[in-house]
Amino acid sequence: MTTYDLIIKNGNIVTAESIVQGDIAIQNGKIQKVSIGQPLEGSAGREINAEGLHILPGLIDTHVHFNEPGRTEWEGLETGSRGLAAGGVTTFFDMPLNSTPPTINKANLDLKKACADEKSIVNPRFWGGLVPENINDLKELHENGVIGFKAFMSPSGIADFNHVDDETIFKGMKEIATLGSLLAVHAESTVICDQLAAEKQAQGKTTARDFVESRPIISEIEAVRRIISYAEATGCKVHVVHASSRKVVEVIQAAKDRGVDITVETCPHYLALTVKDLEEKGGLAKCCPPLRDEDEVEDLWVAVANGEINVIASDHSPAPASMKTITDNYFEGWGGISGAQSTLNILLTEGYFKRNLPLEKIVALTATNPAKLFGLENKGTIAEGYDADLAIVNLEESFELKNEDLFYRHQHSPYVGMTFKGKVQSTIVNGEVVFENGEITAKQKANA
Ligand SMILES: NC(=O)NC(NC(N)=O)C(=O)[O-]
Ligand SMILES: [Zn+2]
Ligand SMILES: [Zn+2]
Repeated sequence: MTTYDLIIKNGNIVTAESIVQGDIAIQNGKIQKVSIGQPLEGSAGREINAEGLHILPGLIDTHVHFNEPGRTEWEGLETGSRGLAAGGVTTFFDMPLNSTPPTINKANLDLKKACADEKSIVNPRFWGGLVPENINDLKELHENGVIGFKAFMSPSGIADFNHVDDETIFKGMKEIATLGSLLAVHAESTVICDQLAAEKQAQGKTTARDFVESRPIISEIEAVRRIISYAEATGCKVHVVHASSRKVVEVIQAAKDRGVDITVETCPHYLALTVKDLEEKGGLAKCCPPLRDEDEVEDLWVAVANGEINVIASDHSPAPASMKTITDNYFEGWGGISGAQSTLNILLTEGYFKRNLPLEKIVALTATNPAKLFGLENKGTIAEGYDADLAIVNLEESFELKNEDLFYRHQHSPYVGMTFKGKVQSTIVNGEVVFENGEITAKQKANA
């Protein structure tokens, strides 16, 4: 009789194509066998009875800022990756900024890799940065395995990660196209945002609504239109991160329709929170681009349902509470949402339960599409030969998110207090159960 490391029995196996009941056998970190319609034969060191539960490919969060090395007082690879594990996420792509030094050359990438090797309990991958100073470093970064390159079209809020001027974007895109890599962009217009913010502040207008109005949807659209033109001129593949509105997505869709190689991400906060939350929760709900109004949220769900969005990622960009406190000036305080642990909860509660978004689509947006788009072989679905990266979910269980449930360095999030339906019961990374019944069960990592 065949023996395996782990067998998961009778779960509802969800892929981007279907939901079927079956058994999964795992050996040496890989899915060795998926048995549908007949019980899997063999025994295992451990068996999980998943009757009544759903098994999803572990989420691939393509957009987090874990801030290590150098800014671990904001977050870190240990605490950040624990939060991911608790949320059913098995792979993350760390952004090149907010860590110090930023990931803009090979030496800095090596530092980050070493930290992740030591501390992360889920699979790490890294974005490289594109900044005005590092065009000559892109090739080496690419050769050392970065997912692609990330640039800011408006100031990043971080002194050692400059935003790109138009010449840099153009030159960078030419080089990235030659390398066969891709460029991810934070697309907001510096001119529009800076001018409007200056006007507002000069008039003493500093409310949440003023802040939101200083970064309007048209500012995203302007930057997106520009990057599309540059993509057409250079042939560089582009990925627009954190689109906050379907109006932005529509501009990208039109480019896709005429053959431009472009994709788009949105984030759970644009699907679950509004300007009202920013007014009520203050800095915890501050991000750039900012939260929008209710009608925009509903429209963005339509874009999700229609397949106009390629990827949903958290843009987890945490900071200590002291940096998130806003008393009356919303232009002050860190822009970035702490939320990576809750992505699946939000998509299940607000998408599947509230708006009939099929589970298969949730899997496509959070695992299958990211794996395909960014070239992760053997990840993103549940099939024989694939990596055993899985999230086991109880769709019947509801819970209210509490601060103490969060594994982040700073136990705060705009999602605290929300009631979610659908709870992650266990998370499996490369065949190892790293999270189970509310506890981290991964083998101890250094400093853990
Ligand atoms: N420096 C940041 O982490 N910025 C992030 N901040 C947000 N989204 O508010 C981002 O992705 O732009
Ligand atoms: Zn951004
Ligand atoms: Zn970000």
